[in-house]
Amino acid sequence: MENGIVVIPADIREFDGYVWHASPTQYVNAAIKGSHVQPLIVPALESGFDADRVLDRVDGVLVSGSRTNVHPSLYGAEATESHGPFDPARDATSMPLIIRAIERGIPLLAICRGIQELNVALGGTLATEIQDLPGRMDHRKPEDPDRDKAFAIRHSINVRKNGCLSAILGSQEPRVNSLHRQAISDLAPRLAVEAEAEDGTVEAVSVIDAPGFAVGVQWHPEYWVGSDEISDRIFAAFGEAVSAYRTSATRQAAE
Ligand SMILES: N[C@@H](CCC(=O)NCCCC(=O)O)C(=O)O
Repeated sequence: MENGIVVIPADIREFDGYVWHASPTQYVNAAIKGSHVQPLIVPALESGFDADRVLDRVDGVLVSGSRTNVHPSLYGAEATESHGPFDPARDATSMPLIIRAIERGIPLLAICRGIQELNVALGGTLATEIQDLPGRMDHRKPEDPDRDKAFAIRHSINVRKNGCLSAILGSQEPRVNSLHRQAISDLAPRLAVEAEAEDGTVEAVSVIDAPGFAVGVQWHPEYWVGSDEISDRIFAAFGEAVSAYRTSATRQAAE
């Protein structure tokens, strides 16, 4: 775990009669196995979260997927039942982490809910229930209790030539899994589309003017780290960026 410390914003979950700050194991394990970093889960605080104090002490940010959705008020839409469920504490923690990490050049990898948060944080909007939109595929999680089947690789994506994702993936022709019912609608002005599904769903983005690695993917590479080349390459690239940031003058000055 020589590459540094990566913060993962928690989700709020209720079980065993308590409210928990929790993060799914698959992100923690992928960070360790695929990026060779030390993960650090930070609590989701609805108010009083100081992103800069956390970022002063870490070398990267990994924003995980989650069943909850970004609250529509954050991108100027009216909340309906189909927009839920929500996790306002997660929004209030991940959004400032994303914005400040980009501004400070701290490496950022945002997955599924994470790419949606990245788009909203930079001024974009989301579409909900995309499977009901004309011409769109069903990107929702397969109803299968077998997790390998739910996270199975399902569809191809078209990667933008000469983009940062194509530099990471090389000549691979990616196929990815899919477990979401929302997606990017209006792309934030500072984002470049790095990959799209056949139906036009944005599958990967990068931050155009970011001083460091800042990538979002709509699928779940973390699930297959260790057994899928595409997933391995994404987490390895993130780990390398975290390592480079850790030894940079910018990071040293933040101490
Ligand atoms: N809520 C958003 C984001 C989807 C996401 O992050 N999914 C991961 C959860 C996987 C699971 O259900 O086990 C959306 O649906 O678009």
